[in-house]
Amino acid sequence: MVKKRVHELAKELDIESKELMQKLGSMGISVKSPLSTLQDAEVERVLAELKGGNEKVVNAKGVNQQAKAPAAQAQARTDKPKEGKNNQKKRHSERPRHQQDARRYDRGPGLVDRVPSRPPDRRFQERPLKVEPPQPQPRVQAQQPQQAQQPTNRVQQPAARGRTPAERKAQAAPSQGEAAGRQPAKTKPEHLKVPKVPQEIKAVSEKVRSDKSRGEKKQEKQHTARVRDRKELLNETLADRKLRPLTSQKKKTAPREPEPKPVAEKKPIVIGESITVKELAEKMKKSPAEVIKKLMMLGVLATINQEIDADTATILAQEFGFEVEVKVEQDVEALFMQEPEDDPADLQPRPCVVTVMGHVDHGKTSLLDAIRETNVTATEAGGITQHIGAYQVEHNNKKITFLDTPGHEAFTAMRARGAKVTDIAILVVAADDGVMPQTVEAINHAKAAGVPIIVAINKIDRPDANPDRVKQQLTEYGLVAEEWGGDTVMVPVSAKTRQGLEDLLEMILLVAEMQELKANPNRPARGTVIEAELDKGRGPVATVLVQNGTLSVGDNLVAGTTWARVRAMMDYKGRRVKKAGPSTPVEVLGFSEVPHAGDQFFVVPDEKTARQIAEKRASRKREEEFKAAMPRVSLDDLFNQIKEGQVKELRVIIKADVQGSAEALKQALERLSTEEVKVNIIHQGVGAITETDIMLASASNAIIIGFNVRPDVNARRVAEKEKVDIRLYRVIYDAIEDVKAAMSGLLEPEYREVILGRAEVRKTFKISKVGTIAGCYVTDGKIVRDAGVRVIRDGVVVYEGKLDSLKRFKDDVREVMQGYECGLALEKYNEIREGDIIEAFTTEAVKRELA
Ligand SMILES: Nc1nc2c(ncn2[C@@H]2O[C@H](COP(=O)(O)OP(=O)(O)OP(=O)(O)O)[C@@H](O)[C@H]2O)c(=O)[nH]1
Repeated sequence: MVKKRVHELAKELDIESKELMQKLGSMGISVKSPLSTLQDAEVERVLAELKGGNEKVVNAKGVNQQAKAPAAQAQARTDKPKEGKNNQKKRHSERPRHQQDARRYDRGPGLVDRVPSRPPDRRFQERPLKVEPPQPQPRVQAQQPQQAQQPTNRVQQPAARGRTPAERKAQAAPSQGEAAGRQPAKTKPEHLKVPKVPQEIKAVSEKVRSDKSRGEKKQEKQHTARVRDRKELLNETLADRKLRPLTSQKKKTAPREPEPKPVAEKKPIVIGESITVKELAEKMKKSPAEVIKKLMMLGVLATINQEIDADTATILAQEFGFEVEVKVEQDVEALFMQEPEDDPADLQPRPCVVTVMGHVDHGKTSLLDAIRETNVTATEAGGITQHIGAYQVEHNNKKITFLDTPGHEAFTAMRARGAKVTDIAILVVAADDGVMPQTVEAINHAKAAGVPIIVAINKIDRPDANPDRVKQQLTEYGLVAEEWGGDTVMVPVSAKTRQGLEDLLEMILLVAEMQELKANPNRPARGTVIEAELDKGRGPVATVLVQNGTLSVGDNLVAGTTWARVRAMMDYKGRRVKKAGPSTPVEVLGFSEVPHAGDQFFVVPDEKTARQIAEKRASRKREEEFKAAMPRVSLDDLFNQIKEGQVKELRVIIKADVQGSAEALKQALERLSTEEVKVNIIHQGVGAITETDIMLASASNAIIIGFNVRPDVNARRVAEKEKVDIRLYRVIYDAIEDVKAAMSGLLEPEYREVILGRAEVRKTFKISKVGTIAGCYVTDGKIVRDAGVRVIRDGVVVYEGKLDSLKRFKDDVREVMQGYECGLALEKYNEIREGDIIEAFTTEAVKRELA
């Protein structure tokens, strides 16, 4: 026999987990929760004891009310109201202390954290539509008459509860009709595997439907169990805090209290996976304050705009006497966006995708041209690469896909959109010209993307070619040739004489082989738009790279805010193709609009879905753009805005390292109020500037003044997006002067601080005579040797100054890019600690603007 969990066994026996747990308790088998497992012997014991008893319970429930029910179950039920609060309490306290503690700590340390986070897979699950309302009377009394009237099997009840009236009707109909109606549902899941698109979507909906009917009962039970669990937990918390327990528990123990209004009279509240406190209050026609108060009594601290999850909302609504229906809107976009995991058995080797990068005129196009044995350079306007071309070549019976980029823009743009298309970067360096600025840029991009680099030292046919000098120069950027003891493959080539091309292709295949590149051709395609344009004759045309799956003519796809029904596909030679497998670049016709280079695409089952997702994305984008275009108050422009009457009040949020400074700043700023403009401090606080501060500033069109504190990474990102003006100061006087100057139109910022990057201190080493060395990891941007740096600890600036040294391994370096480790020491500061953030910054001149 397989080990069973309590709730599984309860389900088998068609009794509630709680009942079974009580039974187990009476049998001397201790279980913690419905999720606890039972040993085989224990299961057998329970079955032996309960099988007979269970039948009686079922009888007692409906079929034969008269039947005597001396079985333990019935006894347990009748015992329940007597048990009362004290006994329940006792049960809790009887539980070994460490178990109680463990349970508590499992749920997290803080009050809010006690609300267990939702399991990740719940996102796409159908949720039960209704939750059993709290019984106004003790259970036994409430259930018996109901059961007497409704002798149906209990198993059907939850399912029926969660359905629409139409469905309920359908269920009530004779089984013949039902069987006829369900037939296709039974055959559908097999189609899930069929790649044919329209059937796929049917399969998805069928699956949802069948999952629903199968899972409804289970899910409802789970939800109810979760809610019950949550209540128990909260009560434990409340007991700890000597607060009043939940009313539903109280109801059980104090039946004489006036009964709450019958729940059924109120319309159930329909909520999603989560709901804000405010929305929930509105739905219940209660004031937010009442709701927040009740939440606090439940041990959850939440603000008016905070989201609470469906379980918490259910308990809360029950407290107010409401039923809750949880309806999860299926997010179609998210459903298709998620990359399905491939079974390793389905994976097949795919060609590697190579990007050719390098300085202008170092011969990228010529090299590709030579490799392809065609002549693209001649057709390019002015001999300069006009767009990304994507080509495939075959060498030793293996394909290689080449992307030809204009400079590095496409690479950067694609990376900014999160697309990773390249497996190997070929860095073209002209042997007669050496390493140039765009060469360095290309190295940095490739490194940041974690793509292996193969250097093609081109133009070696030139008399002034000096490959060794190129190798020498490249060592400065961490690229050391294999023959010099490094691990970078460097191949001398000439696009003109075709010398070394075979070697280059050989090396590409070798490096690719090490990466074991694989994909699953037997699934709907996804990939990236490499380039796109509006062709006068053909409409929007995009070159896409299929990265996984197979793209077929007739497929419907979404790319960014556009969609397409693939009308026709051309390969790199302009030949029409019907299918394109992994690592294949194809030109696609049939887009609704011109997509952007770097947009990722994925195939969806039908045109309607494609259009829906694209339109939803487009409207979201429009909203964001609209928000960004709204005039934002900023100190730079304050005077003009005051003059134009746009600003009558300067709203300020103050964040400081200590309360005293915040208070001092507040008072000083408020004193600056004039007749035309009032300075209003809408919020002040201590600690780092957070996303919440930015959102508050954004919503109330305020500026943020930070004194000795910094915005955290999220806050910085959101501030940029929301265009919130953040001013950071280390001297209170400067802050006041700036605001004063801005109000009188005299503020003319000459310098603006630019953050170059941030690194996290992972380890510190104390070295005598040198001081403390911090082993860091650059988390974003770069750390530059000559830049200013500040040390931020818990959002507070604890040091500002210069770097004393910056090293990679043992070498002094000028800068260290994101994703790399480095060692650094600070000038006259040795108190650096693990976990500190090092921020590198520079100040740059800003053009004065005359008002
Ligand atoms: N002698 C010699 N000339 C070369 C070689 N490769 C390229 N060239 C010349 O260098 C010039 C620039 O070559 P392109 O291939 O256009 O260089 P690119 O890097 O693609 O330039 P952009 O498209 O502007 O970024 C052309 O005049 C080529 O004829 C080579 O191996 N030997």
